Amino acid sequence: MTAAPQVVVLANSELLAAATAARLLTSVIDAQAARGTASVVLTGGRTGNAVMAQLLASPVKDAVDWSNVDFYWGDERFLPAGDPERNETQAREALLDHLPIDPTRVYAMEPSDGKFGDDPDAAAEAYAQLLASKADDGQVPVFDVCLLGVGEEGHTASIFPESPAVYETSRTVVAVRDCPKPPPTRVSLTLPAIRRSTEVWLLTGGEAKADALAMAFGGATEVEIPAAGARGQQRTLWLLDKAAAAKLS
Ligand SMILES: O=C(O)[C@H](O)[C@@H](O)[C@H](O)[C@H](O)COP(=O)(O)O
Repeated sequence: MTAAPQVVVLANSELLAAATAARLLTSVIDAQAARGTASVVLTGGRTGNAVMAQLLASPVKDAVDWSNVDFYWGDERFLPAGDPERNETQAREALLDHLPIDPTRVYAMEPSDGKFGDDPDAAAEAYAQLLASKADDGQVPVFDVCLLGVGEEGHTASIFPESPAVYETSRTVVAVRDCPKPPPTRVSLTLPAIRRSTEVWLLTGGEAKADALAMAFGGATEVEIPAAGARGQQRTLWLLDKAAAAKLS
């Protein structure tokens, strides 16, 4: 059973990023207090990057044992290693390179010039196998917090409306081609994988997202608005700014 969505609206995008960073720090601290470790799924996009920048700027970050955090990605742009457009590159620059993390616990999706070359299907299968190797159920780890951005047409991770990925019910990671949002080729968790998370947080700011949010909260299916299908086992939290929430009743 996944949790019904909760909504928190912040005054502006800066406050959205800062409040999300503060919430994430507390969640990681709580997870480590309870289990000695924590696992976080990072997201690409401007909002996700802003959260990472705010987290790095927070003095509370020093309350986290960063060597005891597992970092995953919800999706990746299938580009060469180090490409500035890769979510991994941006996360390392914004946050990971500046924290005392355990580099063996940062699980990036393969680049297009990696061990599988320009084969996104092989990269997706490899990530699925990695997740399975870390999972109690042999499928997907129970992520403490899965951070997700939301696109203007309702995509999340690299799961786009009416795309093959949104219909996926068994695989945990898939290659995605011909994405409307460049670059066209990506690797993405699927909704079943995302729904293994304890908590799913959807970070959504800006008026351009208002229509997608109105549809998500107006009964749209996950095929129409994939973000509407991203739910956590215990909590689904939409973290919005006022502009994105403008069309919610
Ligand atoms: O690789 C990506 O681009 C992200 O994973 C994608 O899902 C992003 O989070 C949304 O498109 C929102 O992006 P913004 O926060 O920049 O609007």
